[in-house]
Amino acid sequence: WLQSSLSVVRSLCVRMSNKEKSVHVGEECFQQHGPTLMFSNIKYCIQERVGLLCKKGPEKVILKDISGILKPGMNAIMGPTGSGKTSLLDVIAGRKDPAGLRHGTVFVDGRPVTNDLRLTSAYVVQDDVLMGTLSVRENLLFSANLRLDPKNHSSADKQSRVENILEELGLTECANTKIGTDFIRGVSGGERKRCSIGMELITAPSLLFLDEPTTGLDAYTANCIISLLHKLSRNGKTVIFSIHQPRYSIFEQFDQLTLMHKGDVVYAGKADKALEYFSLLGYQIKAFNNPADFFLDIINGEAESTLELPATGKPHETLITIVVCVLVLLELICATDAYTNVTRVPGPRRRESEREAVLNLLRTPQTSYAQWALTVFFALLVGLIYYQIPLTLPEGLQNRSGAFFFLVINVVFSNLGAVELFIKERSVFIHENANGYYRTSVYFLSKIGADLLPNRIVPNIFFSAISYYMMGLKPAFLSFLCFTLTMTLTSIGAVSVAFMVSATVNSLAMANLLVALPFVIMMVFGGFLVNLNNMLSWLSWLEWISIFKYGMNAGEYNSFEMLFSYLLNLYFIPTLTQILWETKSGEMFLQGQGIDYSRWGFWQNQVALIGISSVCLVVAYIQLRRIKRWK
Ligand SMILES: Nc1ncnc2c1ncn2[C@@H]1O[C@H](COP(=O)(O)OP(=O)(O)OP(=O)(O)O)[C@@H](O)[C@H]1O
Repeated sequence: WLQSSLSVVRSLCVRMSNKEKSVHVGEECFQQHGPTLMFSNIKYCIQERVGLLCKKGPEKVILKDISGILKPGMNAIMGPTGSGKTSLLDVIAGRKDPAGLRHGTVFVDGRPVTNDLRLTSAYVVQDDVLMGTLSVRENLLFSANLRLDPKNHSSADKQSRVENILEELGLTECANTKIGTDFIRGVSGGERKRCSIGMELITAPSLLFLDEPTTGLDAYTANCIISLLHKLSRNGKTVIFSIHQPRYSIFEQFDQLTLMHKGDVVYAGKADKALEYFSLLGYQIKAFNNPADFFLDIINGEAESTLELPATGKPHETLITIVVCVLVLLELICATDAYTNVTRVPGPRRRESEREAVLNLLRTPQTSYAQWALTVFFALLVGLIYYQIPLTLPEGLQNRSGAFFFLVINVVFSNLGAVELFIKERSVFIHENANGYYRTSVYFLSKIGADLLPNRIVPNIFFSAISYYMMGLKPAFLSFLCFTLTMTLTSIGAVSVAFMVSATVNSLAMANLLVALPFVIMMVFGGFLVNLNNMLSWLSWLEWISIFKYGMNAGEYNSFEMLFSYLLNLYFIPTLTQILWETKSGEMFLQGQGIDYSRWGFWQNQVALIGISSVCLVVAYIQLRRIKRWK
């Protein structure tokens, strides 16, 4: 223990004596200094859940009282998988749920940070969250429009910022190329990552956090990204990132290195001194070995020390803590007031950003083509099956009620795809909402608006027009309008149920299951498959929440009732037989079904459909608000 302690103290002395020299060497290449970030005694715990009922289990400590300094330049947090790199990054960047933080403080240039570090710093997540249908330039403009205050930044200013970032990140050539989606081939992985970084640089932050920026990139592209970060770090940005196993050309660009193992800091200091430090502890690197691999071998216990280390490792840990504390103290003493230089992003401009968010989100095309094709196909199918329904009994009545059941099934089940809406873009929403791009209400309304009009309302008008006139229902235009309204409200009711499920769960498989179940129950209690008058009383309440019931009742009422027959006479002069048939037989049929035979009997169904839709949409909004922004 004494030997290893002496080695560490010696290493500290070497580092301290080199400090002056390295600062000067460093200063030569730094054109501007970023802020210094310190974290002290961070302890972070996760409440584990056990069993099917997710009962509270034991608390798991994932960061164990750790401290360190992250200086202007390139700060790498390295360690094997599960060592706590991302957790540390998230805690110091203010992205991790504060409920798990037992104690510890983060300082930026000597001042304890508050919650608004999230708005003053930039955080690039591991999985790029970009809008695939927009080009690189449009994505950057999107970020600029939402995050820069129009009082201080004119459109020309925003445009010039975007152009500067494109230039700085080497994205000029692909500026007009779309990012790409599952269906569109877009920019390369490296360009994507650079665009993600650019989105965050728009506010000119001086603290830049990145979660594993090289993951998923080939060696050359990874090197380019790190070189880019290195360049940024020389221009007044403190770059802090987690990284898994960098190759040597990447490792040599690090200024500071924090090595982690099982939630503990094993080494925190200059990257180029780490080898020296471990050699003092008896670990010798083999020729041609990559230092980054060597450090991971040490952490994983695959490298052997020539010195006998304490079995528990505790004295060593204590010493490391003392060393880190001394460094923290020294830094605190030397800390400049540079934090005032941290660019504070103005709070997101509510009204402006809302307008921009709506506009930009509306520009994201939905997968409407399939919806439209499906709508026309089913309209033609219904039209052909029930082509010109006769007025003779009993087929006239049977076909009409069968047709409405089939119509409502089509309208309801064609909305199953809507469960994707809030699941597919959940990570984008969490990232943008946490970074203050827009409020939840803005996101919700723009997504709903962008979906309802092109995917539900307009296709339903076509669906109604094709099927209605092919089936040969009442030719009165007002009757057709009532039919279209019924089908549209039925569709909105069904899609609202899908939105509610979509905002509640985060797995598509689960969502499909949860949305199909209520639809099937609603179908059974719709009144076509079972006569609702003879139903078990304790089950019969389910009919009141059945979209099928309201859709079919309103449709049948509209088809059989003579409410508009005077208009029918007025405009279309139908045959007397038709009027008589539709009023007499229809009346009897409606009575048999227990459908209210009054004017309110028609409108109460529309009110009920609006009610169901409103409740589901409100619940969907509440569920969206409840989504955890924290990691
Ligand atoms: N929200 C959470 N819920 C449960 N466990 C968590 C949570 N966050 C972190 N952990 C656990 O904490 C430990 C550290 O996780 P973390 O993601 O920080 O590791 P990492 O070093 O970044 O790993 P990787 O390189 O695989 O991303 C892991 O064991 C992980 O399972």
